[in-house]
Amino acid sequence: MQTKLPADAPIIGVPMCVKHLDNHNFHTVGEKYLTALIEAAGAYPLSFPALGEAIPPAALLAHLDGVLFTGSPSNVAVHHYSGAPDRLDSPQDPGRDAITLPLIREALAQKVPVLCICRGFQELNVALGGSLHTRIHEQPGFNDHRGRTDVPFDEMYGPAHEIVFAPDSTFARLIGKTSTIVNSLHWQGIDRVADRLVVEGRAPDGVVEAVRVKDAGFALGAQWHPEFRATENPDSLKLFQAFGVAARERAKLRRARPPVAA
Ligand SMILES: N[C@@H](CCC(=O)NCCCC(=O)O)C(=O)O
Repeated sequence: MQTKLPADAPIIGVPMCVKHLDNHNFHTVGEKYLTALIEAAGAYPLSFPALGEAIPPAALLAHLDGVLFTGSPSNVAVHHYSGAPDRLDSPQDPGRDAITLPLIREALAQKVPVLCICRGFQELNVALGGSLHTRIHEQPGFNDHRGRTDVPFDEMYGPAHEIVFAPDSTFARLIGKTSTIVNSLHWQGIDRVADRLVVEGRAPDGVVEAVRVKDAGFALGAQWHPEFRATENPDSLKLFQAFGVAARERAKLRRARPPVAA
């Protein structure tokens, strides 16, 4: 990777996920999120472990200029919202749920810039009181939005369907058009939209794909994966560049006001 950021580039937090390997818990994060922040947003990623309540949101946010809530194969536990039971083999990550859901609420309260992708998009809706479909492809009228596992990685994250954005949406303003073609790798999706969310884009079958948080500064959610080769996709690049601009603004304010010891 060639990008060399200035020392005062903003710092964007990235939650990790728990993987169980050889009887140990490992905390991991997908590399494409990290490289998208550096190369497209012009920010340093700072990953933090999925250790739930052990890391209070306010303590974490005192050191961050934004948070990127990433995708993950695991699902938000249904007990966090009133929804139909999830499939028995649904991958779960309670440590991630325990840190991201309150962190989203605190970040929005402090107007810390957030970009929420795939699982992060679903966490945003649940954190604000919405609910999820656990298996979209089994819902009448919805297409299958799951990623294919029998194709090469680049094809897995390749173009899957169109999204149409509302003409007055933030997404349309940022990318300069009202539609784009995106990838799709999700079983789950928004059912009841949280009151604080504005639906800004939908897939052709009506699945909610893009949301904005009302009155919250830069606070966007994408059900697709703009981090995948972000610098090679003009629409993804514009989204991450806007995220970086918002984080730089916060960095100026944060550095002018060092955190007060609790
Ligand atoms: N588990 C949820 C969210 C799916 C998701 O985030 N997929 C991407 C996982 C790998 C990556 O980070 O690219 C669902 O199935 O809806």
